[in-house]
Amino acid sequence: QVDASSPVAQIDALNGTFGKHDGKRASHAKGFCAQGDFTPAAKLDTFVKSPLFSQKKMDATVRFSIGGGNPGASDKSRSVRGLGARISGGGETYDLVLISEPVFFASTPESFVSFLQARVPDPATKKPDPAKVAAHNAKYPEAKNQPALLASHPAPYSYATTPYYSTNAFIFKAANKTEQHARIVVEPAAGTRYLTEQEEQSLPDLFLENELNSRLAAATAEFTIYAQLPAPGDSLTDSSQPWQGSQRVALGKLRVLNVAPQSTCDGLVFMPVTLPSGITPSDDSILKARAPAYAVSLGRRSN
Ligand code: HEM
Repeated sequence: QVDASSPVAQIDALNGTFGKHDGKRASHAKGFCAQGDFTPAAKLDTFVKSPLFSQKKMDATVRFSIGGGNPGASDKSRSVRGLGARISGGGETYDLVLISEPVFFASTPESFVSFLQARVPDPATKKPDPAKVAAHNAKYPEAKNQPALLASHPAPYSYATTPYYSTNAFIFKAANKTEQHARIVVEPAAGTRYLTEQEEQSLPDLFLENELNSRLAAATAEFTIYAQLPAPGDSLTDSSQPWQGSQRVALGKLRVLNVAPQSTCDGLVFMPVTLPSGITPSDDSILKARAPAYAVSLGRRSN
């Protein structure tokens, strides 16, 4: 029996399902780096106060990725897309580490490790054993939420045409010390666009980087970053559950200007708990597990 709360067990589970790939991240192994900037919304003090949000415009280092530890994953695969962004200013750093669906596939580290173990490819079929996946789903019913969303639409047409979500909640502190939980939601200015069925068949497995390069030759790719407030009853600690809350506070605009060399992001690890003053982690066991696991992944890929 593995202790699922240990970061090593979580990385072993990722490596066990996706294989170990030299120099690659244990999850979100396939991706590329970009540069941009972030402009905070005006007068945020009534929601969140920090030196970072008082800046005019700051540089942002961005990484776009495909969820999972397979560096050869197809850009057409119906898995999550990732957005990592590091914004620095006012002596502070804010890492946003987001996925393209509003819920995560596990509510606890135990469920995370079990989800992956149930998907270790069967040596005969090279695919997960459906019986093991069914057994996992019976024990952890929340595991069906994210796969159901992923199955309901094709993969994004572009990294610039999908929303991104923190799924974990954070606590935002206003100038008057009022605290509120919120999740991060990022909306693309270009609107949401998924592949058509025809594009799903005709496009090659590698197109997202070219697509973004061509897009950025003509214009910047823009996103608005929001804090989504919970409706009564929305879980503050379980990222596998969708939120009903419709109220949002705009935190600012993220612009992506150009694709950057791979090396820009190789030595970098986006940490979900690298936050400006005014934002603190919620009491979510998944959020608490992330930073130690990311550090183990960084250690393994830096060797
Ligand atoms: C227990 C829960 C989780 C574990 C163990 C985990 C594990 C990992 C690991 C090991 C990496 C690679 C780190 C590196 O080497 O730089 C990673 C990357 C990433 N994770 Fe997670 N993760 C978890 C939950 C989440 C959640 C809830 C989200 C977002 C909703 C998320 C989004 C991402 C993204 C976007 C990246 C890629 C960052 C980059 O481009 O460098 N993960 N995760």
